[in-house]
Amino acid sequence: MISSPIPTSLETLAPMAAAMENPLAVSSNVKHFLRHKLCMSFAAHSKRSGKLQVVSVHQRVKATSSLYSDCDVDVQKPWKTADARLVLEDGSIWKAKSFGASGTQVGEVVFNTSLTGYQEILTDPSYAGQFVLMTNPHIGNTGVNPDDEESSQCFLAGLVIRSLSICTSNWRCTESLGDYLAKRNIMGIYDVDTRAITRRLRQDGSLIGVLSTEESQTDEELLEIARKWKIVGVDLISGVSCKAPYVWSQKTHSEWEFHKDQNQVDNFHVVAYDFGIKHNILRRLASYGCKVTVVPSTWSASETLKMKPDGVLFSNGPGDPAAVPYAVETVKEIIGKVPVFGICMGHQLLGQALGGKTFKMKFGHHGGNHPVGNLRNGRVEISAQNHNYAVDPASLPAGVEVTHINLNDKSCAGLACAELNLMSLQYHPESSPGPHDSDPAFREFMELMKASKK
Ligand SMILES: NC(=O)CC[C@H](N)C(=O)O
Repeated sequence: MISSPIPTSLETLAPMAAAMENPLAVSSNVKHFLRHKLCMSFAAHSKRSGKLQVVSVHQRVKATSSLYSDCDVDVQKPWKTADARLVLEDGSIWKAKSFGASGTQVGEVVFNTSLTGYQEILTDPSYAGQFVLMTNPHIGNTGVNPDDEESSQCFLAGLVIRSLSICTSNWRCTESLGDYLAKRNIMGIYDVDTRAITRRLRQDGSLIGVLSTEESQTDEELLEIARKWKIVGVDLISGVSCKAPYVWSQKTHSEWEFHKDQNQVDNFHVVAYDFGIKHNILRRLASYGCKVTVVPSTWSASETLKMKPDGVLFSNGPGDPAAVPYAVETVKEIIGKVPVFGICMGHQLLGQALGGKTFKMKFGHHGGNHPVGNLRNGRVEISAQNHNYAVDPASLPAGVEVTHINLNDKSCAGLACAELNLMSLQYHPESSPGPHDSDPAFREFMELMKASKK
């Protein structure tokens, strides 16, 4: 049996597999390999010919069902024809095949450039009111599993993809993507030209769309729904926030932990405002040793301060930051009294609380490959992002420092104000999905809390 190191490429796996007497012996290793979602091909030792073969998992999955007894093979019916329409507000109509739930749904269409992590994207509450179009053409191959959920629900309007994997091939998989979406009443479409839609969104900006499987609705009716629907100026965080406070204690699983100085943990109490918080923010705080109390978006500043936290985190969340003045008021009442950390929506609310303004971007940033310049140390972080709004740095008062910029468009990606013990990032240091380059931001928050305790 192969134990360590985990093979990271086909080249390293192939000789190992060749040395195998029994092809089944490779299974746990291959499973581990697939768990990291790195590669969809592997080398296998053919029982029949005795030769090493390099085959795709998709071909392999049926032939070696014993290796993949936990896989769900979902064969696409080749005779399925387009049964759904995506009607965009610009009048374009995109025929597609449906999966997941059926019906009619309206939302804003945004494109996401992440190569992996569709389950974390589906459960990111910040996508409430939006259709996520994945630019990676092949989706569904790793299915879904109970551990990759970023919230307890899918809040997005729907999923738009080019090609739906005909089967799942990951040992962690417990359900196919289609079944998962159907159970959560979320619509999906595939066999649609996602590149053409992405080019349109890049050129014209985010567009409202209506997705429908209902033949009774005419194209004109769907277009009218799209043109009447608004996302700007709407409070979406009240629909995704928790209803009552709760304590969070789960850390990042030891197998996945990448913060190595575990003995350096501090025992700070952090109150985290849930504007649509992703579980991995909470896991990262717990991994750094924090005791975390999560509170609803409407939780008053005075109640928070009574809890005597060492720090307050303002979370990510969906929609227009200018549509939630009550949250900005809460932020205003807290800053300066305890160290604070704002992430994404939390960063935008901090920007407003400091006197700045937010604006809607043309098509936003959604993906796991956005370069950010850390202006304090000169480093570039490849980051996970998901936002349509940004803080206008020119609107900020003196004393507020822009600490990070998005290197694609130079937009503001981070703020700090030393006098107020405040830091914020427009992107996602918790990633999930995405690279971990920005995780040290949590360490910085610990330092901020430590310094203010002295
Ligand atoms: N991920 C987030 O917090 C999103 C922030 C904000 N709702 C935006 O779209 O810009």
